[in-house]
This record gives sequence, structure tokens and C-alpha cells, in this order.
Amino acid sequence: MSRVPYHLIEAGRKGIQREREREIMASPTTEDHSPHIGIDCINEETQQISEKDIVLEKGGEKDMAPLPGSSSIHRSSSRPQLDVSGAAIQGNFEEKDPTILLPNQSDDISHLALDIGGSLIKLVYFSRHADRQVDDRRKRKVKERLGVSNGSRRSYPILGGRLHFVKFETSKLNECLDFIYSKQLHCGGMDSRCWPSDAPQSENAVIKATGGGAYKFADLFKERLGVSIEKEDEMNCLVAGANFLLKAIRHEAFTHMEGHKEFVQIDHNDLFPYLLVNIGSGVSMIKVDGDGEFQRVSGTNVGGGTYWGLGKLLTKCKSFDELLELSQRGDNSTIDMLVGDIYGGMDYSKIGLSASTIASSFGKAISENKELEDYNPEDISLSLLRMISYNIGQIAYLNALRFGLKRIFFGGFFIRGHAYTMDTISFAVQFWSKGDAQAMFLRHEGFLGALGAFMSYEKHGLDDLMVHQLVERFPMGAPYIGGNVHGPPLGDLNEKISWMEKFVRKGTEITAPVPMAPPATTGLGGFEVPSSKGVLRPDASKLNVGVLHLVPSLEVFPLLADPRTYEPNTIDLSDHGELEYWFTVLSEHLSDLVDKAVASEGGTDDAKRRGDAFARAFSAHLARLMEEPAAYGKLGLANLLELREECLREFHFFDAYRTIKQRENEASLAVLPDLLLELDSMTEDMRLLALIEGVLAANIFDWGSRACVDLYHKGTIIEIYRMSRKKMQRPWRVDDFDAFKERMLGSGERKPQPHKRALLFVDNSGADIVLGMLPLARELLRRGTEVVLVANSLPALNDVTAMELPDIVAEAAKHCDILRGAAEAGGLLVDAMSNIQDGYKEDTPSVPLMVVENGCGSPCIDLRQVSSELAAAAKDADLVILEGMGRSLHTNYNAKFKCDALKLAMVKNQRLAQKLVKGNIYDCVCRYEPAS
Ligand SMILES: Nc1ncnc2c1ncn2[C@@H]1O[C@H](COP(=O)(O)OP(=O)(O)O)[C@@H](O)[C@H]1O
Ligand SMILES: CC(C)(COP(=O)(O)O)[C@@H](O)C(=O)NCCC(=O)O
Ligand SMILES: [Mn+2]
Repeated sequence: MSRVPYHLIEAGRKGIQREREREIMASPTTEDHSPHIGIDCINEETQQISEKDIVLEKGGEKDMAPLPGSSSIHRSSSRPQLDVSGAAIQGNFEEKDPTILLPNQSDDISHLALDIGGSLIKLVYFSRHADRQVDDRRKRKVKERLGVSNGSRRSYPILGGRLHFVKFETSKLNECLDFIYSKQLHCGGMDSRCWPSDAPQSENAVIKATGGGAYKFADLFKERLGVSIEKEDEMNCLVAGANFLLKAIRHEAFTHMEGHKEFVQIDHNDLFPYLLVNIGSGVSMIKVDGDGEFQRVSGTNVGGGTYWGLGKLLTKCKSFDELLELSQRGDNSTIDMLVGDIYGGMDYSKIGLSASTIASSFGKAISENKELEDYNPEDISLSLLRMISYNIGQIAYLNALRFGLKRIFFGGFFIRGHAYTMDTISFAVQFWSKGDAQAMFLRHEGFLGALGAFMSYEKHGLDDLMVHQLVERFPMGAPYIGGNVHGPPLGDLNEKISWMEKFVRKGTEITAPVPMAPPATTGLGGFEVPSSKGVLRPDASKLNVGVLHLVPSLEVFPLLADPRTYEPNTIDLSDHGELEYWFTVLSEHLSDLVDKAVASEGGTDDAKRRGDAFARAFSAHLARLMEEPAAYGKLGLANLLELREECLREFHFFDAYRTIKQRENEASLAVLPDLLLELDSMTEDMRLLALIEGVLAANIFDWGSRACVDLYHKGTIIEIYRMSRKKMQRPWRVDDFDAFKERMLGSGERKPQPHKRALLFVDNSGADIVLGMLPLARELLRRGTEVVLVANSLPALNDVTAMELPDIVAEAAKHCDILRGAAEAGGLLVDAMSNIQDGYKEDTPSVPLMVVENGCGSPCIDLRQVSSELAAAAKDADLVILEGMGRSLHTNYNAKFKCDALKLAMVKNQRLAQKLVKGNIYDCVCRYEPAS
């Protein structure tokens, strides 16, 4: 006999008091303020706004388990924490791009690599993280039983930490040296051949560097910082950087045509050959055939330096961005000689040139009696930008043609995430190739060389990184422009919020849309003018790269029928109407969510301030995405729902629905014994139906659905549960129950063949798990099927987490021998239970009931990135049950599996019901798909 730990029994006792149920009728306004892990304990991560970071986390789990001593509050290891202690905006606060200094930095730097170009110095540096992985009993048991491997891919570990991307103008080399010195970046690079650099600091520190400046400024580095520069070949680095990005980052490459940005899924097995066009000061064109296999086939001296240099002379602009901005208001027909100017306003139709085609860039200037001052700087800038972009596009096309290459990737900082520049290049490539070749752009555009130099350190372990091990996050700074933030880490939450408040003010000002006047002429070669619609953001490139966390233990769910074609999101928000609807839903839910979040932290003034900062940050994300839906990569509803959870965690709201979850668990556990008795009195057929019905009915407890939350004010949990069950009229909107029943119970001659192992992706706390999924799990166990409950690693809305499940199971097991035996066999019960209360006894040894975490903290699940525990559990599984709207409708509704799959959910949103199943709110889905 096993015994449930005392604290669990206590928790259970509280649960049986029916009066307590009443407490959950209305949304609680005050909640217990349990102690939680102090800020000091939190593994601080830094977000450097407007720097581009790749975050590399320690080779363990995407670990969401709490630290010892905290029962239900977790921190996100996947979320950067902005610590602005002592932060100040330097110089004039009204300045467009204020530099923000963060003086209290204490990064543990390991390596730095540089690309010192003709115009810009690019820095890539790596900061390490301490490993805070928690190995609790449940995890150890799961590891024992399932044999979870931990990164068998390499003989040396990938270090936890982040890659930061920073740039300086080459003319401001001193600032760059000061930056390196202030952050002691040069001290990490002990030995270029050694990684990690745990060796004591040597006299002969070396830094890997590429670009001409690696030669030109080597002595200065020695003099000022005492480090030697180890030079890396520039082309080698560009190619290594591009190959790394294209292989490791899912939404790295995109096309940009007529203002429309589309991310391109690159097939790793079909990446080569391609043409890499790096538009820096000058332009290099490289035919890439593989890793380290390339040839520089061409180039042009008319590049980014030409645009910036000529532009500066002709317009007196003080910065590159200013020049680019001018171009947005320009009309190049005042200065370019058009076909119509030559042909008296007519087209030259015989060779397909329209009157508005540019015949000669700047050609009009020769025939007019005008001085430079007589031209608008705006027109000059646009004319120059078009001249150079078309020219590069055309030369790139010719080289692609020369080598039969279909794909051209453009990098380099000339592009600057500028929509018009990209459109112009794309038009040139498309026009000249008649649509045969495709121009693509890279999000980390100008950092290819620096990244390649970084990769040239041996044994960093990054080169065999895989897409599914990177998780991209967009932190609170992402919606705001400007501010070169120099220096992590950011630890003090109060200061962080006040800084956020300041930044929000500044950010709102500078994100005001810049209207784009449509240019008046068409481009050279007769194609229509690139018409970048909507808002042009010259500095968009600062924003469109999120933070990439490396989680080496993440794996692709092994039971996906075809991971390459798998798309988690059912709703693609590229339809504007859809986007607007969901944005409204999320915006309207925001104040209620803030109330819950603040209450979950005791309703203190500090919590209110954090709640306010969270609301601002999340609203800013929504506004940003409304303005530019592709700003953070391909956008699906699941991404928005996850962003909301991540945003809450960023402001240290680790479990906003904690109290609600506890109350609902207690109330449901109190009625579980009666439900089990009722079920046990039924025939097999009736019981299976009642169980599925029970799951669907109990899925109504969803605090993320506006309609459901309104319902909760009208009754107790049990009243709502009963009402929900009563309304379960078959056939359900999608009703494959009979096929599932046949598979489970057999028919006629066919004997039932129990599944070997079922994975139950569970959803909400309370009735959903206790009265819905646990009884279904019990039925499977009774039939000899091993059951693995798959739950969130981190809280999301009222979803039950893997951390919380063992306690709930232990409590339920007090009333049920099947659950008890199975939980014991699965290592879920901590102590042996001494006093089983019901009379149900079984002699047969139990099949195990296990709990694994899924690796995420969202109401939805992307099965391309799951925990190693779940991947291990999936190996022997032949049945997958996905439950709830988030996991089986918003995501995975169309997912195909190698094994039998059952998708169960109540649709708690009218629009989704109409769109997905042509039905109504509260309709149910029971979709059964046998192994494909
Ligand atoms: N802030 C900036 N200052 C100067 N040039 C910039 C800036 N942002 C973008 N550019 C453009 O990027 C070009 C430099 O691109 P980059 O890829 O860094 O090449 P390089 O290695 O030659 O410096 C410049 O010539 C200019 O056209
Ligand atoms: C976030 C959710 C997917 C959670 O649903 P669940 O997975 O718990 O069934 C769902 O609450 C939702 O889609 N809410 C937004 C829609 C609405 O308020 O109607
Ligand atoms: Mn849920």
C-alpha cells in the first residue's frame, strides 16, 4: 500500500467542502499571495532593445520547473528579462535614436568576433548563463522509465547563453573599443582554438575578426586592448554565416514584393547552390555550393558605400537613416530622364518600354539649367536608391543566369530592412529573369560576416544546431524603435518597469507611421514601380529579429506523419479580417487578464504597476503586429496566444490563474468519487460514451474564452459541469465516436486490441483534468494501455502543468485503486499510500500512469518543438489524444499522425465554430483518425 504525502491529503480535505465551491462563482478579486522566488534567484536574461540577440540556453531542458521551495510559481527560461537598473537614456531624450546606457552589467563573456567593414563594425559576442535546471523526482522517474537522452548529438556541450549582435560605424572605432573594454569582451577570447574558454586568462588573448579592418586596425586593438586579432577570410565568413542562418533559423529568409513580405521555408537538403549577394560598402557575389564550398563570381563597386557617400554629398544628410527616410518622400521623375522625356511623352512600345521607364538615372540634370540646390534632396535620394538597387539586382540576375542559379539571397546592411530597397531589387530580379529567379532577403542581413567569424572558433557546438532547437521570442522592447542599448544585464524589476514606462513614451512617438508617397515613375526595363504599400520603416531591421534561445533538448514530435509539411496553426492570420478579429478578442480580454494577474500577486501596488507595464507591452505588440503582421515572422493565432503568456512572464507574472486553478481542482476532486462510482455502474459501451462526453463537457472550463468566463458567474463548477453534460447532444458537430468505439471495444468478431501506450495531451485544470481526462485515462489503464499525461511545462491561462499533475493524480488516487496502482507503477506517488479508502482492489500488476512535460508554456502546441521527455514517451505510443481548443483546434486540427489520433474539444468561440466546423459556440469536436 502506498501513502500520499500529508500535505496532499490536507489539500484534498479542503476540497471536499462544498461551500468552498461557491467561491469560484465570480472571478476572485483578491487572491492568496504565496511567497515566490525572489527576483534575485531568477536567472536573469537580458534583452537588448535594437540589438539582435540569439539566446543560447544551457544544453538541458527547456526547463520550466520551479526552483526548490516554490510550489507553483515558475520562471520562463525562455524569456529575456530586461534589467535596467541604473539605466539612463544618454544625451537628448528627444533624439530619434537615443543611446541607452545600462551600467550595471555583469555578463560572463566567453567570446567575441568582429567584422570590421568599410562602413560598419559588426560585433557578435556570446554571454554565458549559469545552468539552473531543476531535476525533480518526477523527471528522474521519467528519465529512468523512458530513457530520455540528453543531447547525444555532440561530444562537447553547447554552452548556455546568448549571442548578441551589435554594430558601430567604422568611423567611430573608438566607441567600439570603449564598448568592448567596458564590457570586458576582449577578456573572454583566451585562445581562439579553445571552446569553452574556461582556461585562465592568457597574455595572448586573440579575437577572431574579418573584414578589411581586421588588417587595418590590428595594431590599434593590440595597443588599446592588448589583444591580437586573428584574421579570418571575409568570403569564408560570409558563407559560413549565411549557411548557419539558413539552416538554423526557421524564418530567416523572406521574399519582399510590392510591400508584401513572405517567409520562405528553406529545405535544408535542397539549399545549394545559391547566389549570395552581400551589399555592404561594395558588393560581393558568391556562388555557394555547400558548407565551405564557394566561389566569388562577381561583384560591383557600386554598392552601399556609393549610395551613402554620394547621397551625403548631394543631400547634406547627416546619417544613413536620414538619407533613406528622405527617399520615402521623393519623386525621382524630377531628376531621372524617363523614356517619355525622350519620346515626347510616348511609350517606346516596340521594345516594351513605357513612357515612365527610367531611361537614364540622373539624366534630366544634364538638360536643365539647374544647380544642385534646385533639386529636392528627397528626389535625389530616391533617384540614387533606385539607381543602385536596380543595378545590383540586374548584376545579381546576370550572375544567377550565368551559373543557372534560381535563388539569390541578399545580405549586407545596405538593405537595412527597408521595404522600398527590397522591392526594387526584387523587381529587377523578377523582371529580368521573367520570374525565373527569386530574390530573398535575410533577417540578420549585415551580420553574416561577423557570425561567420564567430563560427570559426572551434568547438562552440553551434554548427550542428537545428531549427527545432531554437525558440524565437519577441520581448517587450520589440515593438519600439530606436535606442542602441548597450549593456546587460537588467535585473531590478522596479527600474525595469519605470524604464519601460519611459521607453513606451519615447517609443510611441517614434513608431508613428511614416506615410509613403507613391513614387511617380516606373523602373528601368519597363516594369511597374515597386509600390511598397503601407508604412515604410527604414529601421525595420532593428525590430524584425527576435531573440533566439537555443534549447538543445527540444525535439520534433516523433509521431508526426510528415514533419516537413506539418503546420501547427489552423488559423493563418495573413487574412486581415481574421487578424483584426483576434486582435480585438485579445485586446478585450486584456483588462480581465491584468486583474487576474495582479490579484495572483496579492494585488499589491508593485503588482499593479507590473500589470500596467504588461498591458502596455502586450498592447504595443498587438499594435505593432496589426501594423506589420509579418514583423515577427510568420504569424498564426498560436503565436499570439504564446506571446501573451511570454509577455506576462516577462513582467514576473508566473501563474496568473494559480488560485483559480487550485479552487477548481479542489472542487472537482471532491466529486470525483461519485463520478467514478457512476461510471463503474455502466456497461462498457455506455461508459466509453460517458467518458468522451465527460471530456467534452468539462472542456468548458476555459478562462481564456470570453463567453465561458461570463458563464462562470452563473453557477458553481459542478452546476456548470452538469449543465454542460446535459447539453451534450449527439451527433456532435464532428462526431467520429463510433469509429473510435469500434477501435476500442471491437465489434462483432473483432476482439478489442488495447493500445500499448496512449499520450493524453491534457488541457485545463479543475473539472477538465479531474472529471474529464483522468477518468478517461483510468479507462485506458483498466484496458491495459499505458497512459502518459502530457502537460504544459509552464502555466498558460488555467492549463494544468506537468508540475501540478502528480499532486492532482495522488489526490484522485486516494479514491481509486486503478489510478493508485498505475500512478505508483509510473513513479508518480512519492510515498506508499497507507489507507486506501474505497474497496476496489485489483491483484493484477498495474500498467503505468506517467506525466511528462510538453516543453511549452502556451495554450497551443507546436509539435515541431517538444521536450525530450515527450519525444521519448512517444516512441512506444500508438494513440495520441489531443484535448482542448488550443491544442486540438487552434493548433493541430489538421495534423496527421503515424498512430491513431483522437482530437477532443468544445468550441468556445462563435467565429471559430463557424469557420472550422460550420457550427456554433459550445459545439463539440470528436475527431478520430486512425494511423495514417
Ligand atoms: N548606420 C549606418 N551607417 C552607415 N552605413 C549604413 C548604416 N546603416 C546601413 N548602412 C549601409 O550599409 C552599408 C555597409 O554595409 P555592411 O554590410 O556593414 O558593409 P561593410 O562591411 O562594407 O561595412 C553602408 O555602406 C550603407 O550603405
Ligand atoms: C486560449 C484558448 C485557446 C484556450 O482554450 P482551451 O485550449 O483551454 O480549450 C481559448 O480560450 C481561446 O481561443 N480564447 C480566445 C477566444 C475567445 O475569447 O472567444
Ligand atoms: Mn486551456
